[in-house]
Amino acid sequence: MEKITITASKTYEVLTGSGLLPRAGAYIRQALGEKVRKICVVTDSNVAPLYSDALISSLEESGFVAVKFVFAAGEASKSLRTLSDLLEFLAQRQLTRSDALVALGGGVTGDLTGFAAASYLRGIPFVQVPTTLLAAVDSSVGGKTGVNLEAGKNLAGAFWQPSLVLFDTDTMATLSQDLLLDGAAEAIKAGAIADKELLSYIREKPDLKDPAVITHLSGRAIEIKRRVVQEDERDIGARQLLNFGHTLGHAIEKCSGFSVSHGHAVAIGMVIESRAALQFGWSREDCTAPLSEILKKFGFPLDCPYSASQLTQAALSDKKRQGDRLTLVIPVAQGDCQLKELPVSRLEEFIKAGLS
Ligand SMILES: NC(=O)c1ccc[n+]([C@@H]2O[C@H](COP(=O)([O-])OP(=O)(O)OC[C@H]3O[C@@H](n4cnc5c(N)ncnc54)[C@H](O)[C@@H]3O)[C@@H](O)[C@H]2O)c1
Ligand SMILES: O=C(O)C(=O)C[C@@H](O)[C@H](O)[C@H](O)COP(=O)(O)O
Ligand SMILES: [Zn+2]
Repeated sequence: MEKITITASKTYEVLTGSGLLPRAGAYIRQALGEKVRKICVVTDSNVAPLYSDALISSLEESGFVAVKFVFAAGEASKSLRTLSDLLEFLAQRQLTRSDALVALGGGVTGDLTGFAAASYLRGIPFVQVPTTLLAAVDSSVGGKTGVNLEAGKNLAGAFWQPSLVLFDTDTMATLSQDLLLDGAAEAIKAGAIADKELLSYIREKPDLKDPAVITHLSGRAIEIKRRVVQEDERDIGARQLLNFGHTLGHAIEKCSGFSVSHGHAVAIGMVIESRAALQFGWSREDCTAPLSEILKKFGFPLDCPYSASQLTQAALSDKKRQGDRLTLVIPVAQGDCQLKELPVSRLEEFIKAGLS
C-alpha cells in the first residue's frame, strides 16, 4: 500500500493499493476516531451494485451504522436538486455532528458528497473512496467540492477537505476505455503543469488497465496536487495551474449539455489553449506539439464543434475571472505552465486563435 500525506486546513492520508475496499471500515475508523457512529455512503446508480455491499459490510464490521444514498449516475446529478435530496435524506436519517459521509464513486459523487458534508449541520467529516481513474488522480484530493448551476460548472461549492482518501486499485477493473481516458487526461494535465518525467512516461502510452501503471499515475498526479494545494488551498494563486485546459474544457462541457465528459473536454481544452498561446507568442512549438501528440496517441477526439463565440459566452463564468480580467494557464515548457492575465474583451480573439 502507498501512502501520501496531505496537509492543508486538515491533514489526511491518501491510501492506494489493491484489496482496500473490503478493509475500508478499519481505515475509516482509524481516520475518523471512535466517536463517529453513523455513516452515509453516497454513491451513484452504476457504482452502487458494484461496490457498495463490500464497503457497507466492512463499515458494519468496524462498528458503524451504515445508510446508503444512491443517485442517478451522470454529470446531470451534480446539481442543487440532488444536493437538496441528499441533505434531506441525511436529516431524515438523523445524522448528527458526530456522524460522517463516505463518497463512493467518481468525481461527481466526490464533489457532491463533499459539498453536502461541508454544508450539512454547517460541516461534518467525509471520506473519499474514488472509483474512477479521474477521481483517483485528481478530484478525490484537495477539497474542491461543489455542484453545477444552469450557468456553468462548479459554480456553487466550498473548500472542504476529506478526512481520508482510500483508493482501491481493484475498482479500476470495471472502467471502460473512455472512463480510463478521462483519468488519463487529468494525469496528462498534471504532467503538463509540473512534471516533465510524468509526461515522458505517459508519452510511451502505458497500458491504463495495468494496476502498476494506475498506481504510478495516481501517485505522481496526487504528489503534484499535494504540493500545489499545500501552497494555495483556496485557489487564489498557484492552484489555478491545476486548471490548465479547464477554461475551454468547462465551456465545452456546458455547450455540449454535458454530453462530453469532463476528462475528454479538458483534453480538447488543453489543445485549444496551447494553440492559442502559441499564436499569441506566449508558448513554444516544442512545448505544445508534444502535448497534442500524446493526446492523439491515446485516441482522444480533439475536434471542437463549437464556435469561438459560443465558447466565449460559456467561458465567462470561469472562476479564474476577476471582473474584466481572466487568468489563463499557459504552457511555457514541457512540464511547466504559467499564469497569464487576459482582458475579457480579448477572450474571443484568444479562443479563435486556438480553434484555427
Ligand atoms: N474536485 C476536484 O478537484 C475535481 C477534479 C477533477 C474533476 N472534478 C469533477 O469530477 C467530475 C468527473 O468525474 P468522473 O469522470 O469520475 O465522473 P463520474 O463520477 O460521473 O463517473 C463517470 C462514470 O463512471 C461510472 N463509474 C464510476 N466508478 C466506476 C467503476 N469503478 N466501474 C464502472 N463505472 C464506474 C459512474 O457511474 C459514471 O457513470 C466532473 O464533475 C468534474 O468537474 C472535480
Ligand atoms: O483541484 C483543482 O484546483 C483543480 O482545478 C482540479 C480540476 O481538475 C477540477 O476539474 C476542478 O474541479 C476545477 O475547478 P474549478 O475551480 O475550475 O471549478
Ligand atoms: Zn478537472
